[in-house]
Amino acid sequence: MSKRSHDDAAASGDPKEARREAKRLKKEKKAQKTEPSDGDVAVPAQLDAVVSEKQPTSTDEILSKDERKALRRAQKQAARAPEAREVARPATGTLGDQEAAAKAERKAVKLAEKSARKVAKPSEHGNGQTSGEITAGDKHGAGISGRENVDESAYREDTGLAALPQSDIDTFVADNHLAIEDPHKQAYRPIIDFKYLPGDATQRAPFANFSAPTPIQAACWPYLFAGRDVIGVAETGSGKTLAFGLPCVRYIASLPKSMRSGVKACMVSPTRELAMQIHEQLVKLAEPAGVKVVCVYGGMSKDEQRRTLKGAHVVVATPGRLNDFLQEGAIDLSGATYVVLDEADRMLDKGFEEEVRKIISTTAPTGRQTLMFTATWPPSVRELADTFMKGPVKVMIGENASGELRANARIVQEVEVTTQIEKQPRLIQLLKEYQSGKNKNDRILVFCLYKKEATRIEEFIRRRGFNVGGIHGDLSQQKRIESLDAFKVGKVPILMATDVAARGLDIPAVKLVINVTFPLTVEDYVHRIGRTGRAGQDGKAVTMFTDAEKHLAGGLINVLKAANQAVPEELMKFGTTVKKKGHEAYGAFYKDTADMKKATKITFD
Ligand SMILES: Nc1ncnc2c1ncn2[C@@H]1O[C@H](COP(=O)(O)OP(=O)(O)OP(=O)(O)O)[C@@H](O)[C@H]1O
Repeated sequence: MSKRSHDDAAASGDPKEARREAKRLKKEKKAQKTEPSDGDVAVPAQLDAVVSEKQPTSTDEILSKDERKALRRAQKQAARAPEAREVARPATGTLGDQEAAAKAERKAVKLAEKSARKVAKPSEHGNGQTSGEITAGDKHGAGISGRENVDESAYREDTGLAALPQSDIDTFVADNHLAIEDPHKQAYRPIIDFKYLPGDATQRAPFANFSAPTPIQAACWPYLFAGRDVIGVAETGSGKTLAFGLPCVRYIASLPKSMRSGVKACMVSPTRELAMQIHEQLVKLAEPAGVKVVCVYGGMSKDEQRRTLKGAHVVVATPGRLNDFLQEGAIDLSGATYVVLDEADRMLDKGFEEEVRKIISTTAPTGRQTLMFTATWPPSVRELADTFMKGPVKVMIGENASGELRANARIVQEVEVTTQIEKQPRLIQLLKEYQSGKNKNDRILVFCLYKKEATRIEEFIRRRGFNVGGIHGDLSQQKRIESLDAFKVGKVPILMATDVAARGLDIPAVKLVINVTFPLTVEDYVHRIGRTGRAGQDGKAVTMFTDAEKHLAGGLINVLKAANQAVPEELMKFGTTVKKKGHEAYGAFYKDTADMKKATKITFD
């Protein structure tokens, strides 16, 4: 009997192998009925037809009409309750009885913090300028005009920044397509150079390798220093972590020692690896300032994490593990006045909303500064977001004031309309093409939709002689970390991933992203391809698209058009209407494919 694998059989066209393959698929299909996707969401049985490698020549042969209908229904359901959700969700108590006792304490802390902020005025600058007391007032134009209601006790614009000609600010605003919506019309000037940051030059050491703040950093920092709630939307890889991280560390460092004890800030992320990455970035800023940042996430020992919580000022966490610790009383967030939801649209979708509610209900009820950062901000979560925030300032970067779904314009996007059967041979072709000659060790990230599919394709790639690792929910956390580390340092240049790696991960020099199976939403597509082309680099993404995803074609076409990318004729044939998308509580949204404005590349110094 041939030892050749089913994967090879699928691609070979041998009828005997095909029969064996069909048998295997049946078995796998049965197993997948019970397989949760990378979260806790069970995968509808019909979905695995999408990822199987049968012998049909067209998608119509893969599924009957009824099955196709069921598949679409299942995909819609899955899209509404996507990913996950790493951990079981225990009920978490709110402050309850402790509330009254904690209230008085919090009030005292708030008062002290307020006065501490007053004292923490911007001081001497490296360039010899002193921080100013100038109100920018009516000097500001181009989207940052009409300033009213400025509370200078919290943040004072640097004198150098305030003295810049308005044309410099206008140019920055126009070049970066910066749009700020502020109900309080504070109209702060963006901090376009690190030298305009409050604080002395030594505090700028972590930015020594950067020439200037990115647009999202420049625009958000003044409002964050001023204590405002902020929604920050900017393309993938544009430095959002430091945009929310720096003011957090500065705020805590500004508190007098006596007021510093306890958790002052909490940052929540949808995946474990992203939580670890935020933690890593923050530690670099926080350690020199004497601020302790810890990270808690599922899949690793609770005991060890519990120990690290002692003396923590900032907790970076995934929602399930954080709620576990809240429930058992291992952590107290009642003094946390700085709360960040990273990848905010994911945190607010159905899979996480309850977890997030519980967490926020345990943070400081008054004086809380709530931040939401993301690269994709669908209308379906906007109203819900507002329920957690007070008069948030909305900062949008990239000719995108309405918050349309946008991909990073530096990524070349290629979409190939194909069939299930053609995917694997094409994948091998692509890997050979992009890892030849001097590019032999170029990093390539390959995405699938499901864990079983990822395992199978990883094996397939390995048998073809490629050095590949994997990251998905079927692997232990230790193995996930090892695979990611090996990929990051280039020891293993191909990483096979599911959507646990789609958001936020900042892996240096990923040259190519290949989507073997399209994700459940176009937002996820934007995040997946955003693993390349980071921090001003160029990147490339090749996406295989089949009839099974045709309901997402309209949304994908919009993203391609908005980034000036070619739209294949075969994709247009699936239709250009963007399907309704809605939140259970906040209703549905509908959008026709319109002639959207073209994106312009954002310059990244
Ligand atoms: N001012 C800056 N200049 C140059 N590079 C920067 C600057 N700030 C941050 N970076 C770098 O840019 C990269 C991307 O940053 P980050 O991971 O915060 O992006 P992001 O916007 O959160 O992306 P995503 O939407 O994918 O989560 C990181 O390697 C970071 O060190």
